Parts: sequence; C-alpha cells; structure tokens
Amino acid sequence: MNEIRPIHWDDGILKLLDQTRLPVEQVVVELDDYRGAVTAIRDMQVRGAPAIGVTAAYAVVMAAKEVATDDKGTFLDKGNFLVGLQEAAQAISAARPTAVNLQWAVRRMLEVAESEPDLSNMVNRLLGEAKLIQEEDEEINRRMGDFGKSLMPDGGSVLTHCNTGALATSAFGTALGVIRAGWETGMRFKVFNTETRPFLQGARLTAWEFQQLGIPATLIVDSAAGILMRQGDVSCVITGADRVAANGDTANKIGTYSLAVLAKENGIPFYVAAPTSTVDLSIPSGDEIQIEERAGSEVTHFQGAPTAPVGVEAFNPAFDVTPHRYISAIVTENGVVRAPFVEGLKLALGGP
Ligand SMILES: CSC[C@H]1O[C@H](OP(=O)(O)O)[C@H](O)[C@@H]1O
Repeated sequence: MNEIRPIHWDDGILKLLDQTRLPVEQVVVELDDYRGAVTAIRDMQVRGAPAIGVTAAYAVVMAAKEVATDDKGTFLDKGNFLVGLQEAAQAISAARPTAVNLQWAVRRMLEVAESEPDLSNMVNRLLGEAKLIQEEDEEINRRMGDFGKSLMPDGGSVLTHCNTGALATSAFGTALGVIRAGWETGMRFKVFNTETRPFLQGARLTAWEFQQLGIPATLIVDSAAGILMRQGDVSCVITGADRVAANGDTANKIGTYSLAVLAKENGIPFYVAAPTSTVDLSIPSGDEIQIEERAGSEVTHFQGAPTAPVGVEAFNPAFDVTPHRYISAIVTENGVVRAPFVEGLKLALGGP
C-alpha cells in the first residue's frame, strides 16, 4: 500500500496535497513563498496539528531564504537576518491559534537559526531541521500506534472523530494510526467515524483514508454517536488533539467534548492520541487554550453552495476542550498516560 504523505519538499518547492479538494480530486498545491504556506494553513488546505507544524517548519525555511540576503543577493548580518526571520515567524505562528504544534515547530526552527553562526549555511541548516521534524513525526506516530494498539477492542467497535490520519500528520496518523496499528496486528473490530461538520474532515478525509488502508469504516453524522453508544455499539472512543494542557485537559475538533461526555455517561473508555509536541505544559488547564473561531460561512455554505438561508448568523468554533476527568488515557509516543495526568505528562515529555 502506498503510504499517504500530504507534505513534500522538492528542491525549494513545498508541495501540499490540497485537503479542501479530497476526496473528489487529488490536487497538489506548489508553494515557494512562506506567505503561501500561511494561507494554506489558514484555509485548511493542510490541516491537523502535526501536519500544520511540519508545514510551518518548511515555511520558516522559505522565509529564511527570502530574508537572508538583500535585493542584490548579498548576505545580511546575523542580527538583521534574525529580525526579518522573527517577523515572518510571527506571521507563520499566527496562521491558526489552537494547535500548539504550529508554535512549537516555529520555536524549534528559530532556536536552530539563532544557533547557526554561518549565514551562508543557514537555509541548508534550517532545511535539515524541517526534514528532521517531518521524519520524526512519522516515527512518533508509529510509536503511538505501537503503544496504543493494545487499547483497541478486538471483537468490539471503536468510534473516532474528525481526521487524525496520515493527512493530519507527516504520515500514519495519531488516533487513526492507533486504529490502524490494532488492525494490522490482526485485531478485528467495527469502526465508526463521524462526518465532523462543518469542514467534514471525517466524511471527506477519514473515510477516504480508511478506504486506502482497506479498513472497513461506517460513516455517521455527528449526532448519531449518542444512539450508538447508548445501544452498546461502541466499545471505545479515540480522538486526536490540538493542544493538551498540563492537567490533561484537551482541545480537539468541535464535538469532541460532546463525545467524551456521552462516553462517560455510557461507561465507554475515551482515549486521546497525541504526540508530546501537542502537549503544552506551559498552561495549567484547558481554560487557557485559545479556541479558533472560523468564518460562519463554513457553516452556512459547503464549498460555495449555501446550506442555510442567506443572512443567517452562524457560530463556528473549530475546537472545544474536554476536561481531563472525561479522558481515560492519553497515548503518546513515550507511552500511555493515565490519570493523574500532571505527573504522567511530565514523564512523557522527559521531565522528572
Ligand atoms: C492529528 S491532529 C488532528 C486534529 O486536527 C484537527 O483539526 P483541524 O482539522 O481543524 O486541523 C482535529 O482537531 C484533529 O483531531
């Protein structure tokens, strides 16, 4: 099976599989300017916390190439270079506010830029770091699959939300990667995936990824999750994350909180799969996570066609926060963390 990899760097050009066109068309957008990458992230041509982080890393490379020299091609001094790079990095970091991977990747790239003494080697050094972030992400996802697969319900059923597959990462995925890892060890379980309005990551992306993987999955409207859980048709729920606070509170696609409450009400384990790059120990709880509010037109229209009367007002938060008390375990690349999350997450991130 050809692995799905939505992000490619090809000799100075960043190539992104345009996720607004899937599953009908596989269109690759080619970018040579960091501003294009910011737009692609903001417009969700590339989306998913880890994928956004990898894209941001390559955007910093493109920015460095632009600001390293003056209009005559002469290299600037390091100080002026860093001022210009910081300015571009701010625009990149601001593309979307909730997924911490974006700010994490930009910060990591800036640290490398600050440590590189030779400006003539800067772009190469930063490109190496961006490629390393991309390669590490796939390895991390496979490790999460290995740790998380034992949570999958052999003979039972799993429900997942939004898209957390290869399209949301460098490859393999996070929560969908855990499902894949369980399946590929020979487990057999029923899979339900929600359509995930309004952007339909589940209907358009996850359903497509499961087809590519040969894993049968049943698509449901978001509001059908409750009846499935109540009638005993769901053994566990697993989702991704965009930012995990120090206490385990987790921001994820809108609707995740509702699924977690329904799971708790029905005595169903609720798992989150998230790389440590999605954990933000700088914030004590989910109360500090900024929730992105997207245009109401994403609710009242789909791909330009109206799905509501002209002029209707729409509220469109892209994420919500699930308090840690509703979360049974958080799967990371360093192991499965269970409550109390504060200590476990510190350990997962290599802390004391
Ligand atoms: C593997 S993280 C995927 C994460 O990102 C999604 O949000 P979006 O599609 O808006 O980028 C969703 O929250 C997923 O759980």
